[in-house]
Amino acid sequence: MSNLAPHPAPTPTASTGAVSLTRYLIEEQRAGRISADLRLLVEVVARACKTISIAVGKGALGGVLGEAGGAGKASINIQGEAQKKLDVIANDVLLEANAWGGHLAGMASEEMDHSVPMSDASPRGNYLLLFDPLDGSSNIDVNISVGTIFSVLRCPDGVTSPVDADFLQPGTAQVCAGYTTYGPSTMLVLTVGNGTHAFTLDREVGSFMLTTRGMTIPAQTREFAVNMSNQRHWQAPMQAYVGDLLAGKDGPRGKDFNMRWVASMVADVHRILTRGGIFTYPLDAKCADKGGKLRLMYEANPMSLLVEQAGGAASTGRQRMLEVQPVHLHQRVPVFLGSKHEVEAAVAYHHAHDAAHGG
Ligand SMILES: O=P(O)(O)OC[C@H]1O[C@](O)(COP(=O)(O)O)[C@@H](O)[C@@H]1O
Ligand SMILES: [Mg+2]
Ligand SMILES: [Mg+2]
Repeated sequence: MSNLAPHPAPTPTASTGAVSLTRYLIEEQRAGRISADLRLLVEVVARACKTISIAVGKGALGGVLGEAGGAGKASINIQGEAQKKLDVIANDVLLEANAWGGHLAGMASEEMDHSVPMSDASPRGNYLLLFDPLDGSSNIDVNISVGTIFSVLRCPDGVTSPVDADFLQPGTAQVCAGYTTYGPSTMLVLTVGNGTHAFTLDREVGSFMLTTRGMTIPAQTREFAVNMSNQRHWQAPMQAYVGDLLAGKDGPRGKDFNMRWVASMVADVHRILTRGGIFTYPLDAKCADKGGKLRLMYEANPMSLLVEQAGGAASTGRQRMLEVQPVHLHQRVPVFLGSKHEVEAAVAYHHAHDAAHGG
């Protein structure tokens, strides 16, 4: 799949009654929309996410809270961020679960310096898996929803032992993307390019069950998500955009806006997929040298595909997110995604600013 058409109406299947993730994937395979290897890959990732969900759910009882590292020494990842124990546990669970299935050629993680090819000892598949093993790490210790985000690409033809450069494909090349959110319930939200669908984990049975087929984001919204404490660091177009949102019905937008910020991207995006809104993490003076806060390959691209497949839009403020050509595995980008008309409004502020300043 490439150059994905945004928001195809999900193709109906013959399903009746309760549909498990396994049944959904088999139906997609029978319809010729996914390969057997991609089905296996999603099943394996879902199984790993169940394991992570159990670890997250144990909390303090499982000894999984707090910082990684020992003897008072923080463990710092490639992002320059202190790792939590659960960042490391979730990363290991995903690596181990996917090590031997034969569906992958390589993996890359937000928590690892470089990608890893599959070992010579195991059979190799044609897919590349990228993940943010634990998203929203700052919320782990305070019992607020966290999640896992993943993205699947094809391994370039003829490559048997992929290196970092083989992962540098634009978001349009993703064949699958998803996230799990470990909240009051554990949910898996998935797209294989045929709409965005939500599955809820039935904890007693141990299966993800389809609970929303064809999630659809309303085009209009009155709700935005941003870390307002960064306001003074924002650039001019973001200042102007949020200034007008805050002016409410007396301002140029002519309506009042509500604000929500969980500070777990999975939870904020899940709310937007459920009831609409716009999620923004713009460029600011604190992260300008890095290009933004959020990671293109592990966060922005998979979320953008899920959002587009649900009828929303996703942009850097100046370019469709899925068309950004990555130049670095850990590249960061500004992010605007969610309700289509609201994302277009935010982008218009950037274009107007650039036009007025000869950009
Ligand atoms: O703490 P801030 O600056 O508001 O940033 C919150 C953002 O950072 C993140 O936690 C980054 O993800 P990680 O926890 O995977 O590093 C996003 O989930 C969230 O949207
Ligand atoms: Mg993250
Ligand atoms: Mg993370």
